[in-house]
Amino acid sequence: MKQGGSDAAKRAAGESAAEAVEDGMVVGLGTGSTTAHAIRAIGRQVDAGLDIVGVPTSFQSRELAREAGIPLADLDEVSVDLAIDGADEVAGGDLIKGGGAAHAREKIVDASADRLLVVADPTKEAETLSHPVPVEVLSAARTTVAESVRELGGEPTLRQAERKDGPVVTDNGNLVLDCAFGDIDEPAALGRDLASLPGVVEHGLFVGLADEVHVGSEEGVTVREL
Ligand SMILES: O=C(CO)[C@H](O)[C@H](O)COP(=O)(O)O
Repeated sequence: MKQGGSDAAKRAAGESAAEAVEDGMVVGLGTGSTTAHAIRAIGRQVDAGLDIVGVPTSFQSRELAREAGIPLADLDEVSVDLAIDGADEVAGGDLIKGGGAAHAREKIVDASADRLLVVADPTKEAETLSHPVPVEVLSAARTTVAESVRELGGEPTLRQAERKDGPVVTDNGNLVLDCAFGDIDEPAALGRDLASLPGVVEHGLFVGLADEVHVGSEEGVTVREL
């Protein structure tokens, strides 16, 4: 399901966003292979004396941040100055996230941040959002939500685990429906419709949250301010 840009491109984007981290900041740490480069770069800055606190968005980002030596806090203890996060698709400033099934906690942290920097490689850029939208659901709601998604014009697929029999189970103990809608012309309206369904924990449409997009390539980084 994940699209793959080169690791060099992801690294360029992640390291570019990490340069925005300043002494004293509380930094939201997103999830995924591109953000992992930002977390490692922030870890190197911490080694060199930078005084920051990280707020992880998943089991994966917590483990990576620990390995990188970044002091951590929970969101109920701090307020986030800057968040750095990846995306599965970026159109203008709107995103589809959740390829790593971490979008519920990512959205809480990213939405609370004063600034959200998105890190991506060129394969993630699109004119119009059309990637399947990950929808985290309570297990008991998976068939009713799937039916409602069909009524909204989408085609839901229960995400299957790769090295476990059965479905992906999120860090929150829930399931994920990947919902294909084709071109999404009105992401805010679709997001509201999905959020209103009983049993939906969170969907992967991040509309109007990003402040900057750092797109890495093997030649360098383009930073787009929104
Ligand atoms: O939303 C996410 C996890 O839920 C990730 O940020 C998104 O899937 C991008 O990951 P990667 O940088 O590995 O392509």
